[in-house]
Amino acid sequence: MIKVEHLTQTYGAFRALNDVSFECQPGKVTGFLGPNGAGKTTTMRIMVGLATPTSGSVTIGGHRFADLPNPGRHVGVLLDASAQHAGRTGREVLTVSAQMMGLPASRIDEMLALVALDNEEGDRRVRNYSLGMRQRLGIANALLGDPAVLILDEPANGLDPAGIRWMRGLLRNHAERGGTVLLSSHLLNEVELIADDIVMIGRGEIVAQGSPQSLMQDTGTFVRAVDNTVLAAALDSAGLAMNAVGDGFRVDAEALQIGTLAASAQITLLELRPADGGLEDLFLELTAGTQRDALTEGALA
Ligand SMILES: Nc1ncnc2c1ncn2[C@@H]1O[C@H](COP(=O)(O)OP(=O)(O)OP(=O)(O)O)[C@@H](O)[C@H]1O
Repeated sequence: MIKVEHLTQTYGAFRALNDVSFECQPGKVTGFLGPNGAGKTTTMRIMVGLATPTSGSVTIGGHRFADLPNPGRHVGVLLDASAQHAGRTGREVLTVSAQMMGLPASRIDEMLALVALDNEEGDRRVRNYSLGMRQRLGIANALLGDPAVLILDEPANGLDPAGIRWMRGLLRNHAERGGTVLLSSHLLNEVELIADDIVMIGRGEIVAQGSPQSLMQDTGTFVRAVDNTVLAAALDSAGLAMNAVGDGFRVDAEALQIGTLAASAQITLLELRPADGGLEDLFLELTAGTQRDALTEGALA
């Protein structure tokens, strides 16, 4: 289990993390989501001892990362696949890690096979790897010591569709064997498919956490009328909060209440159903105040 408690990280006057707390449970894949610059990498770097927080703590299986005697046997880390030594071959990268962890050389071939890098590719220098091949090598490196806990920053970055599906199976399997997986990603559909739990961060603060089902159950009702202007006025005068979504509105109310209201105002509805915009809508809504693109949209128009 990974336990993050009250993490705060400041750089000068800038607060990159503000009282961040969450847990990643064994047997589950936890998706870590947030807009650019929200604090995901900062949190993950602190988890694995690459940065020291201003306050707060992280423990992995009850221990601080720095106190683990052979960390690679407990925690597999992939933070930046491009940070691997470019002059070494893939096989050499894994050999150095295996030696540090006291693992047999046979483990290297096993891992290369697992991530589908063939013999010739294993002997190629990392500087000549494609992005997806670097990512595969990074995943092999993270899995080398057969750790129970995986901490992966954008592991799908650069993988082709088959590679993404392969990785989904790999992480699912890891969790089903009792492992703990934390992965950050911008691929919301991918996270929706794989995550048992979701932690959302915006501008250094947790904005939501829970299972995808629990996060999405309160997303309200979608409604659309022949005349949306009249509908909006009726919803407004009834004091119901709404957001424009697609060609209708998402309303914080039960379908029965909205339907009754529309009937009494003689408004013809075209759609009335649970809002099911999925993770993307929820993400955009919860992180609305922290999205940088909302600021630039007007400039492009
Ligand atoms: N060493 C540093 N000094 C100053 N600011 C920093 C430092 N490291 C990170 N930051 C800032 O902290 C914020 C969080 O950055 P972080 O890399 O954690 O974001 P992220 O959620 O991983 O973003 P992305 O999705 O773009 O990868 C950013 O504003 C970043 O510029």
